[in-house]
Amino acid sequence: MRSVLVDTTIFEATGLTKQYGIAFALQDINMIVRAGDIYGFVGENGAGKTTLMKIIGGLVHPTSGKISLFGKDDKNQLDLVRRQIGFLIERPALYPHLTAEENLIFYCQIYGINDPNRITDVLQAVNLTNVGKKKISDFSLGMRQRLGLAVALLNDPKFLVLDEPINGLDPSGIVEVRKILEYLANEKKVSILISSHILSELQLLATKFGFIHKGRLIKEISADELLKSAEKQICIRTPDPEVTAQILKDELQIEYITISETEEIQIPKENADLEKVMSVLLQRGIQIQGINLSTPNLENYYMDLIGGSNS
Ligand SMILES: Nc1ncnc2c1ncn2[C@@H]1O[C@H](COP(=O)(O)OP(=O)(O)OP(=O)(O)O)[C@@H](O)[C@H]1O
Repeated sequence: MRSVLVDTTIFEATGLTKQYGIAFALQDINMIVRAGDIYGFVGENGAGKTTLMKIIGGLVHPTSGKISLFGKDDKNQLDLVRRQIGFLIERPALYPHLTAEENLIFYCQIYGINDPNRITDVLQAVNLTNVGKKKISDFSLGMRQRLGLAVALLNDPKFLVLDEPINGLDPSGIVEVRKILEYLANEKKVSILISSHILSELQLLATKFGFIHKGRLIKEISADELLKSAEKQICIRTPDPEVTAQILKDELQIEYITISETEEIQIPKENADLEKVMSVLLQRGIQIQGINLSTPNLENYYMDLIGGSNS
């Protein structure tokens, strides 16, 4: 269903640069978020994620380069199309002494939203219907974040820009937000740009990843490519990895076999065939405690990438 929209560009940055004095917060960023993308934005503290999101929101102006939103790049048009975007950047600004509904009424007034059903709809979308009349001071952090998301949804956005929306949430809060975002992406066809330091969670959600390091976008990769990139090692657990590794070396003439710190034998996939490895182990009567292809892991991918770019 989502592939129908795939060629539509929602957000594009071209040569986007932001300097504070002589320091570059962003340097020559070229990136595209297409319709249907859940774009996971990954980078260390201070990498430039928030700055880019603020430029999308018009809160920060680039030093050079440009952005387009929904194909518009002229300043006045950008201001207009920003009304189709929902933002949750840093902590949601909520009034603690007001109820959830009253906070939403306040934002409806600011945004000029008159539809009386909108508040009910967004509360439902973030599973806060039951607590609409509760004061924010009685809300948990997770509830506040979800209400922040509700505010971002008030204008029925086609594009959501979310800066660390799951930061500080407990595991059930994180799952709840993930389900909401999946619902919005799959059912409401909302495209999403989301940053998070919780890479295991981002991996579950995003369809594409962009890695930003010291203000530069150093890599983009689709979720499928991430999956393939990780299937690069055969991992074997046996009671005696040293002996097993030697047998595999001798019988299959495999040069590059390593034993990890967790005593796992690792063989680059291009150097050996899984079936042949299995067959040698069985023939030699070696007890196999586990054998598999390494699973994709965004965190490892990121660490390898950053390690490479730091060296
Ligand atoms: N108003 C400002 N004045 C000066 N420097 C700034 C300003 N805003 C951001 N920076 C600097 O720009 C760089 C990028 O910051 P940014 O907040 O975009 O990073 P981030 O990737 O969002 O980090 P985090 O994960 O910590 O939120 C940092 O070095 C930061 O100190």
